[in-house]
Amino acid sequence: MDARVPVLELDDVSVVYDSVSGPVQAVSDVNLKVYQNEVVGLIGESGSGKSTMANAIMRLMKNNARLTKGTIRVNGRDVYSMSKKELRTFRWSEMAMVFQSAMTALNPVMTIEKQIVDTFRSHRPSMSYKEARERAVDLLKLVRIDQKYLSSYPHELSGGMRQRIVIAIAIALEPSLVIMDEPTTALDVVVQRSILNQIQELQKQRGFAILFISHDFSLVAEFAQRVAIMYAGRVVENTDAKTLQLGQEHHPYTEGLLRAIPRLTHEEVEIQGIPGHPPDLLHLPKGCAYHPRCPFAAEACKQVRPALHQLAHALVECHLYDEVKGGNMAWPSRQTLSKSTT
Ligand SMILES: Nc1ncnc2c1ncn2[C@@H]1O[C@H](COP(=O)(O)OP(=O)(O)OP(=O)(O)O)[C@@H](O)[C@H]1O
Repeated sequence: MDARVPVLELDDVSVVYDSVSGPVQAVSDVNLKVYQNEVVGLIGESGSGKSTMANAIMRLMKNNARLTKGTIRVNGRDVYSMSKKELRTFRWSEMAMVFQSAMTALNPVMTIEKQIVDTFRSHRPSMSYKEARERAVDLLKLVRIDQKYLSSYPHELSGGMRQRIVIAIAIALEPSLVIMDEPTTALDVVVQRSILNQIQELQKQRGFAILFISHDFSLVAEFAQRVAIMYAGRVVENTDAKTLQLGQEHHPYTEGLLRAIPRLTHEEVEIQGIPGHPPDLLHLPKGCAYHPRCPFAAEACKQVRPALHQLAHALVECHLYDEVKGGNMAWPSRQTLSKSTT
């Protein structure tokens, strides 16, 4: 039995956007767990449904989005069966989110002090202003920002400082889960690195779980213990980050992503992009959505949605790993796959 305690549990989650052209199937049948103390990366190309999933977890979906299927539980509580009042208390104190842009997360006309103090006092009404301010000073210390900046407005700070403050506010109420949606994308590489190091330190100190969303494969592989790979709204692979290398058993899409990033080792593998484009979510292809781009696609991939297979280090949704190869379908063999990955 798995003794780890799940902080986040997604069971068969589907999210649809209503649009004038029809329903956009942004997230389909996603199953994912994040355990206490764990950092799970969520990666995928632009438009694969990462932010939609994050917003769905926080129950902060856009007006035209609907959870059409499944359940989302945080600390065992079904996020969608709470009343609005319960949700207001639950959000930020048990689950928090760091958005891509700090500028949109912070209020431009409020000082940093007021924003942090308000966060504390709206969730802990009995806390005095003085006590909340002391907590704000501690939080700034935690993200290594001098307390003199408490009286500043967001526009007076650098992008890196603003993002540090957003992170400080996200962890202020000590949530068990922090969702980070491309938290460093808008920053230059040096600041990005320093903030990531800091997130890592804070995570170790405070023990919250992180769902870390990014399209930067190498960054996620380094930062997370486990990685979920999204394609066209589905988690097509859930893998141990340590085994994210070519030559291991993966989904062909994961292999495509691995081939598309420069190697940090001396290994000589030609960098190749994935041919084609992600599918239109209004008209998803039949069978496996990746089949039009997959070098191993067989007839069955065009017809039947693949089942999830438990491999040594990963859960993979792909026909390549079907044990029983049915009827007259022409299945690619594992040998073909390993030949092309070495
Ligand atoms: N309000 C909306 N109405 C209709 N479709 C939408 C809406 N918001 C997003 N979508 C569509 O849902 C799909 C998933 O979008 P989402 O933003 O979740 O992807 P993503 O993986 O986070 O992309 P990125 O990395 O670019 O942020 C996309 O096809 C997008 O066009």
